[in-house]
Amino acid sequence: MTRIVLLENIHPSASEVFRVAGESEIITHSSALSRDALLEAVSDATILGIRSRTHVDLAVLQAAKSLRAIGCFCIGTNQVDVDEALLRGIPVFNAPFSNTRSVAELVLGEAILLLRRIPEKNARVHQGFWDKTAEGAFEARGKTLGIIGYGNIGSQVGTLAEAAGMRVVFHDVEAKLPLGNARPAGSLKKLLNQSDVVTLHVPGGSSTKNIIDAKALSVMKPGSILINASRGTVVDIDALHEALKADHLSGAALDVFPAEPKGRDEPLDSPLRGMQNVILTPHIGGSTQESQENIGREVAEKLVQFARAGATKGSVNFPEISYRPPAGSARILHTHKNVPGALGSLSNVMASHGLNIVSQHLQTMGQIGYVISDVEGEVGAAVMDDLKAQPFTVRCDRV
Ligand SMILES: NC(=O)C1=CN([C@@H]2O[C@H](COP(=O)(O)OP(=O)(O)OC[C@H]3O[C@@H](n4cnc5c(N)ncnc54)[C@H](O)[C@@H]3O)[C@@H](O)[C@H]2O)C=CC1
Ligand SMILES: O=C(O)C(=O)COP(=O)(O)O
Repeated sequence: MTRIVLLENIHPSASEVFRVAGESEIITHSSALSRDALLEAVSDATILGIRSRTHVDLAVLQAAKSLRAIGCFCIGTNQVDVDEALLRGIPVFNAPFSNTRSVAELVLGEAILLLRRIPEKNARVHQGFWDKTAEGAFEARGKTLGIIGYGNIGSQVGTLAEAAGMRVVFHDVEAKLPLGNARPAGSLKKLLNQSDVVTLHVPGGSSTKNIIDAKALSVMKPGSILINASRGTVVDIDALHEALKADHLSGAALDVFPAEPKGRDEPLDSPLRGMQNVILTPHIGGSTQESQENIGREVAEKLVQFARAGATKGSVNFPEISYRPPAGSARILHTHKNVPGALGSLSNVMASHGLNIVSQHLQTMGQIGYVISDVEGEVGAAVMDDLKAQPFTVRCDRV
C-alpha cells in the first residue's frame, strides 16, 4: 500500500498524477511542518513530497521506516541528506528545469528596477512625494551583468540580459559553454570588480556558503547591485547590510535568506528590512502558476515510474535505470552494498526459489548498487525474505 505525503502546498497537478496512476492514499499539507509533526508525518509514508523548506536529515530518514522515495518539488535538493538517503536505498527526485525561466525573468526584472531606483521612487510616490529626477538612474543597455553559477538559471538570465543590451560575464567552478556573447570572467574577483549587477545562481551547501562576504563585497564596483535568488546561505547578510549602509552598493534584491520564516504569519528577521533600495521577496523566484503546475506533474510522474517500475532515471542521488516495461511476470528491485559478487548471489537466490530471470539491469553509484530483475515464477514471501537476508542487501521490494 502506497502512502503519499505531500508537504508545502505542492500543486494539485501532483495529486492528479498519483490519482490517475491508481493511488488513493494521498495526504496533503498546505505548509511545511514543525519538526515533531514532520517526524510523525513521515513515520508511515512510502513517498514523501517536499519543497525547499522541509529539511530531511538523518533523524527524519531514521523516522521514515517505510519510505521508498523522496520528491523535491523544486530544483534545489540541498535540504535533503541525499547521501544518507542513497545509503538507505531511497532515491531522491527533483524538477531540474521547471521553474528556471520563472527565476530568470524575476532576476532581469529586478536588475532593471534597481538600475532605475524604482523601489525607492515607488515608495516616495506612495508617501506623497514627487521626486522627478534622473539622478542615479541608469539604462540596462551597455551595463555589465556578472553571473555567479552559469548553470540552467544563470545561463537563462544571461540570454535575457543580452536581449536587453547588457554585456554578460560569468564565473562557474566548471567549464561552461557560453551562450550568445557571454564570456567567462576568469575569476570571481574579476567578475566582481567589473560588474554593474551581480547575480548568484549557485546551489546551497557548504561549498557555496558566504561566497559573498565582506571581502567579496569590497571588490564589487562602487554603486553596483547584488541579486540573490539562489540560497540564503550564499551571502553574508550583515556584510551586505554594511555595504548598503556605506552606499558602496546602490541596491540589492534578495529572494532567499539564511533563516526563512516558517509560515505566512512569521515576519522575516533581517537587518535589511526597511531599506528602500532593497527588494525583499518571500522565496518566490520559482513560484509562478506555470512552473508550479509543471513541477507537480513532472516530479509526481518520476515518483510513479519509480513506485510502479523501479525507474530511477533523473534521480539526483541514485544509480540511474530508465523505465523499461516489465518483461516477466514479476519485478524485483534490489538495492545493495556495491561489493563483488552481489549480482551473482542475488541470481542464485532467485534460481534456488525456482525463479527464471528474464531480464536484469544493474547500475552502481559509489557504495551502492541497484538491480532491477524481471522474473518468471511465483515471487513469494520466502524468496523476498532470503533476498533481504543477504549480507549486502540494503533494501528489496517487489513491484
Ligand atoms: N529562489 C527560488 O525560488 C529558486 C532558487 N533556486 C536555486 O538556484 C540554484 C541554481 O539552480 P540551477 O541553475 O537550476 O542549478 P544548476 O545546477 O543548473 O547550476 C548551478 C551552477 O552553479 C555552479 N557552481 C557550483 N558551485 C559554484 C561556486 N562555488 N562558484 C561558482 N559556480 C558554482 C555549478 O557548476 C552550476 O553550473 C538551485 O540550486 C537552487 O538553490 C532554484 C529555483 C528556484
Ligand atoms: O526550486 C528551488 O530550488 C527553489 O528554491 C524553489 O523553492 P520552493 O519550491 O518555492 O520552496
